Amino acid sequence: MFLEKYRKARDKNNSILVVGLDSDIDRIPKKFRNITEFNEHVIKETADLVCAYKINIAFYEKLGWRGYKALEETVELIKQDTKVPIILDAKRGDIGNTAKAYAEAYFDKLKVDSVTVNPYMGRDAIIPFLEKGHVFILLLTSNESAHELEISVYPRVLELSKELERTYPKKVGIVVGATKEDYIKKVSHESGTLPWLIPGIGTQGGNPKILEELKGRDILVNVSRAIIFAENVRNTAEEFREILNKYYLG
Ligand SMILES: O=c1ccn([C@@H]2O[C@H](COP(=O)(O)O)[C@@H](O)[C@H]2O)c(=O)[nH]1
Repeated sequence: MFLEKYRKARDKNNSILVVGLDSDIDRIPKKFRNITEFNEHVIKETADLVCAYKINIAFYEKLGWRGYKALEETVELIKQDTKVPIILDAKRGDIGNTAKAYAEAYFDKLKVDSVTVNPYMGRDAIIPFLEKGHVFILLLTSNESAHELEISVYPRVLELSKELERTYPKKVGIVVGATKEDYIKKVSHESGTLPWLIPGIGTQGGNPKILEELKGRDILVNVSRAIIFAENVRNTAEEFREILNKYYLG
């Protein structure tokens, strides 16, 4: 179960940090021959510093079958070497039978622990994932254009998320961007016990101070580029872990 795995890793590693394996081939240092080698290095350097890994599928799909091979190898490496859960950031959302095919691919074949889903098409685009595993539902994303649509529908998405959580206990979380500072307090009051996946700290400039509003919650804070492409991956991950803990626990 995703939630148990996350809590165990969080408590063992004293960390709410998620390292995002956005392993863009165009940015990987030349000394690594491929994505798998690069990820192996990042995982070795950070496995005792994180509560989860998040793999953004885009950076693998862009390489076709070679990318998919790297994705499978990366999941395998994390499972072999750590007990840390894996979130696949795929942001899927489609009609029921298609959603079921995605869920089979990610939970049955790839065997990740959680998948990000897009709620725009409603519950039948989400339920096939819940039948097999854990999801994080996009609520308020970190990008600038989030205000175009999400700002008006997010209260309804939050209601739907809580409703699904009642039917599928411990299987639902929400994605809230750290850049959405003005909404954190309000959403925190309204989101019950739903765990939060929080991207946007690091390269996107989100303020870790928001974590002061989230003490005691199950939260997972993702940092991708700022860690994996840093000169010293381990030191940088350690620094982020400490900064996040300062606000979340302090
Ligand atoms: O609202 C969202 C949802 C997902 N993401 C993803 O998180 C990482 C962020 O990467 P950084 O390098 O730390 O900026 C990336 O995979 C995004 O697709 C997000 O940023 N915002």
